[in-house]
Amino acid sequence: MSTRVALVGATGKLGTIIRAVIDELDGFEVAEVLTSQSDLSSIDGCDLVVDASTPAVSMMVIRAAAERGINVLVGTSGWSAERIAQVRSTVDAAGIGVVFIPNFSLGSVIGSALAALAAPFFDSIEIVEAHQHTKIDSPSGTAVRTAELVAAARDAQGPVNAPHVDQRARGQQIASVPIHSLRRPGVIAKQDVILSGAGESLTITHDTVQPAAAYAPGIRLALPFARDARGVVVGLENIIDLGLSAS
Ligand SMILES: NC(=O)C1=CN([C@@H]2O[C@H](COP(=O)(O)OP(=O)(O)OC[C@H]3O[C@@H](n4cnc5c(N)ncnc54)[C@H](OP(=O)(O)O)[C@@H]3O)[C@@H](O)[C@H]2O)C=CC1
Ligand SMILES: O=C(O)C1=N[C@H](C(=O)O)C[C@H](O)C1
Repeated sequence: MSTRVALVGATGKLGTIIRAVIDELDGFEVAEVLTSQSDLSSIDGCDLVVDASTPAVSMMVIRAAAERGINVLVGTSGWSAERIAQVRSTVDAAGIGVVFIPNFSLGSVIGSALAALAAPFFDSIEIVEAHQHTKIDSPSGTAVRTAELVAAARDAQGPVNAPHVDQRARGQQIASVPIHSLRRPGVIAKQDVILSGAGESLTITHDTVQPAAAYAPGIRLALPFARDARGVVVGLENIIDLGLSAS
């Protein structure tokens, strides 16, 4: 029997890509499409909710799914560890699974994992992310997740060395890592993690060139995983084996 998906944000850029992937995927069908004009109660009777909406809407989507005992795959950004902590008890009490994927691109996830691998060896670490000017949130969900992974990997070393962060131009600190967000036409999604140490620096760059091609493999892996998940799971690195301890 086919898994009936309610796709929230189906008319958006990410929603359109997810819909195309589901249309080609055996065992899944888009049963409900939700947009800004929809009532969230139309997820009733679906087996999985996929959220590709906005950070403001995403929390309501999870709560609506939890009330109905439906698992959720969240592609929407804005889910820092602190915000995820706010829904953890709701998810556990409902006995459902909610899988947050800050970035469906395999290259992006590998880039973040490499940054975490290198993090203990460099005391200065900063992230520069660029997205198209239409993106409504900053910093990007990917940058937030990368900063959190970097900080976790530096548990023994402590916070990064980020001087003068009281000055606004020094970026927004997430888990001690300064993040600088550019919003401009002509870019899709790009992230540089710049690690600096004595006499050297290492830059880990990920560039999304064709979103549909970049996100489709991760979406294909995440759908069955999210359908069967229990509890909260964050990141594609929990679905693919990177051979690194970055999760
Ligand atoms: N995890 C990943 O790999 C990726 C994540 N993203 C994230 O996905 C999210 C969406 O990005 P993107 O597709 O570019 O954004 P878009 O602005 O293109 O799409 C937003 C979608 O959300 C819908 N929406 C808005 N308000 C509501 C509401 N109240 N209820 C239901 N649906 C609503 C819109 O519907 P309407 O058409 O009616 O306005 C539209 O379908 C962002 O948070 C972005 O950062 C993006 C790309 C990749
Ligand atoms: O809005 C986007 O476009 C993207 N959003 C996600 C994020 O905030 O990290 C993922 C990707 O960077 C594209």
